[in-house]
Amino acid sequence: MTRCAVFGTGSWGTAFAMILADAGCEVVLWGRRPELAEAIDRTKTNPDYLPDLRLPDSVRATSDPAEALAGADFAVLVVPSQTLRANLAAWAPLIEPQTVLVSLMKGIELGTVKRMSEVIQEVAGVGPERVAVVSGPNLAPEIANRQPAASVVACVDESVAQRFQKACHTPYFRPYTNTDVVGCELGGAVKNVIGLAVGMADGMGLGDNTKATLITRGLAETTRLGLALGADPHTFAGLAGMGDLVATCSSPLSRNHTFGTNLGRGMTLDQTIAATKQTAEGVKSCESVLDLARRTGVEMPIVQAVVDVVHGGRPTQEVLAGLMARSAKAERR
Ligand SMILES: NC(=O)c1ccc[n+]([C@@H]2O[C@H](COP(=O)([O-])OP(=O)(O)OC[C@H]3O[C@@H](n4cnc5c(N)ncnc54)[C@H](O)[C@@H]3O)[C@@H](O)[C@H]2O)c1
Ligand SMILES: O=P(O)(O)OC[C@H](O)CO
Repeated sequence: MTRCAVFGTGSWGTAFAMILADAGCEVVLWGRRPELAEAIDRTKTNPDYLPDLRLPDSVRATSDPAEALAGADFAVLVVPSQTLRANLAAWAPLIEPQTVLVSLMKGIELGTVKRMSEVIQEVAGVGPERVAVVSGPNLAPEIANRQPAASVVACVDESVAQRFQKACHTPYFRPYTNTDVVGCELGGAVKNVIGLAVGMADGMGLGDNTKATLITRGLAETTRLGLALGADPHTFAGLAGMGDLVATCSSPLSRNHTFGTNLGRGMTLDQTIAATKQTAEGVKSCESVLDLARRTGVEMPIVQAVVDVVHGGRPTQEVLAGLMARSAKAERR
């Protein structure tokens, strides 16, 4: 039987543990708080993140990383992106040679501007053929209800992606494989930033033309960055690109979208942070994505606008007016 360790008992880690168990895997969830891990192990529910979900009996939970990793075919990493490096440094010595590391995270590391798969390779000392990523339109509360959804499993070694595809394929969760790790990770990280921008437009009371414009031009920015970094442009028309962008930018379940909506309604940054109980990756990754774009020589005006609001304290109205005042240009340049 395929054995999976899932590191992170937040909403996506918990929902993904359910997927893996439904697909027939033996699953051990690792949580950093012993009392929560013990409660999940005993009650098969996660009261803090998805209280209505009853996990399959085959899901166990522990706060001991060695116990989670023993004999694991896959170690699924799903902690907030900016905490990955420090967490993985502690787990790395416990990872066995057969274990493939799978990132479910959608962020870019601040300072290094590395994608999560790059951080994993560096910290765990493994090659790219032992690292896969999963990215797509996967809002955890919908998945926890076993609503149909699809996603992408990407690895430079397609046979590894196929092995994990099989490990997480269920009647309600349909994973596709891809070898474009760069494109899939950029799609996931940048859509959070565009989700913030669309949320702001929603909060300002703006309509569908404005939101469609932000989504489409947001995808154009993402594709531009991806091309400069060696991604396949087709990836951005797929589930990890447009698919995830549409889900995030249209759903009130998206934490990034909701964060933007609160700012657009006029809440201050501090009020918005206080109202946000879960991880809205775009709040930090907007800065690292902009940093990556600058280092790559790529223009990302919507990402810049989000940084100006979230970290520069500029009013949303003023920043939107600035975007509209940019000089006229051809659509495809
Ligand atoms: N929730 C979703 O719908 C969803 C879907 C796809 C991808 N993701 C991605 O998955 C990643 C995790 O998101 P989530 O939704 O599970 O977040 P969450 O906010 O629901 O949970 C975060 C988890 O990380 C833990 N955590 C916080 N700080 C930590 C630290 N310093 N060290 C270790 N653990 C820490 C929390 O206790 C919690 O268990 C993000 O990159 C997110 O973009 C989320
Ligand atoms: O809630 P968000 O904004 O982190 O989005 C969750 C998923 O990434 C949607 O695919």
